[in-house]
Amino acid sequence: AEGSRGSAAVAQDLKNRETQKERQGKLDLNPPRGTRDFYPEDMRTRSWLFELWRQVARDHAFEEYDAPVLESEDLFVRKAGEEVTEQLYNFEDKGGRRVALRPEMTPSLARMVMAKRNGLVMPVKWFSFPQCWRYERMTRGRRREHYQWNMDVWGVSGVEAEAELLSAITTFFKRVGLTAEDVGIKVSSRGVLAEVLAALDVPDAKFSATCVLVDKLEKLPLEAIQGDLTALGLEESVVRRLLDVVQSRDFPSLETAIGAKSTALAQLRQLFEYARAYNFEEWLVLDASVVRGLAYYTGIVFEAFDRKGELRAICGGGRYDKLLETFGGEALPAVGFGFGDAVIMELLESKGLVPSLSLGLDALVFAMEAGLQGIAIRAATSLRAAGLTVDLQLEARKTKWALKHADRLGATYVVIVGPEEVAGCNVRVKEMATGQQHVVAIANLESWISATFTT
Ligand SMILES: Nc1ccc(Br)nc1
Repeated sequence: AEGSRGSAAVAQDLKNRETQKERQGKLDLNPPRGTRDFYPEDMRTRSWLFELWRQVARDHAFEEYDAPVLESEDLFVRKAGEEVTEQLYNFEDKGGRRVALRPEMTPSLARMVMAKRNGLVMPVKWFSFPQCWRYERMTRGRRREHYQWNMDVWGVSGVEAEAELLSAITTFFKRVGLTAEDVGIKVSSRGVLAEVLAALDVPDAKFSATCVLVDKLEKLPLEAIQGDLTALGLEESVVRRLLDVVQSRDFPSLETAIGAKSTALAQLRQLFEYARAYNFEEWLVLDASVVRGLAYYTGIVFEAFDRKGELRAICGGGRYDKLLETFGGEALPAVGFGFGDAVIMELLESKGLVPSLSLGLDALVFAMEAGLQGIAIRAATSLRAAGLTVDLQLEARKTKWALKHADRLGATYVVIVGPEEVAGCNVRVKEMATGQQHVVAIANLESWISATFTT
């Protein structure tokens, strides 16, 4: 049913709003707070990054999917005190529905898997580049949106799935020119915390919120969290034990902390063994302090970091075997990661690893006089039919300007449609790299092109 206010009332609201003109004010030309415009030169860099991500996903035989940026708020309501839900970009729409701009993609993915579950061939290996949102009080002036490469595997309960995802992450890092000296990937397992909490008879129901608090303890002083820990009913002895266990930074100390029979320990050992087979073990760092801040992780968790320690986490992920149950569905094992577009670009720029990206143009075609535009169109169309990228100037140009512009755009060739050339049924083609010029019969342009143009 329509929401609390009829559409007529809503339309009247808009009529009552002052237009910019009535306000006599200038339109604010900035994008909304915390968001970014991507002008063509920014878009070239973003497309370069996404294309690298897409190639890696394809090399690992993952399939691309997408979902609406707008979801029911229900998808993200969780009670574990996560930052991601406390900063939900949520509102009521004109139909009175509670909706939200997605803060992450995994719940949408879970909804899609649950909706088609019996029709899906397992394992599901899917990827996406969702723009994700948060409503952060601008006190910290942080962004409110980012694009986040997501890769997930559904239907595999073994750490083979985590290993494959870490292969994708390290493959990307290697492809973009980063080494294991630049970046490490901290790996741990929430199974370690689960075993510790079970041994101390802490109820399962407290597991997620405890993990979120332990994650916060890595970033904030104990006093800042003490209230939450007490509210959760975690005794001091339990907190001390957890803080002790998360100090482990190698297998011997972790084994001492949780015992040789630990299942979580065995899974971590298996993962490091697979890492050797994939040749990415040098990137991994066992670090029990890695918990990650999402409530639904249940097993292995990991996050990539810059070894200089100057930036926030580059990417992160983990196993979330119980997410479908929280949506009222049958359990289905799952693991995935999110890889934001901002921190990685900061790191790549700091290392000079972002290439300068020109338009990549094969030819610029221009008429010297308006009356010759038809010939210029024919020439451009022939070039395009031969598969070339062509900038056809839509107004008559002076040759000097056209050559300067061709240089600016990085065009390989310039096709000059001038009165003298056309009088002889020709056009002039200039090779920008060598300055060499060719007079080519318009009738032969297409065959000359395929013989000459090597793109
Ligand atoms: N979840 C989330 C959304 C948007 C940004 Br920016 N960072 C994190």
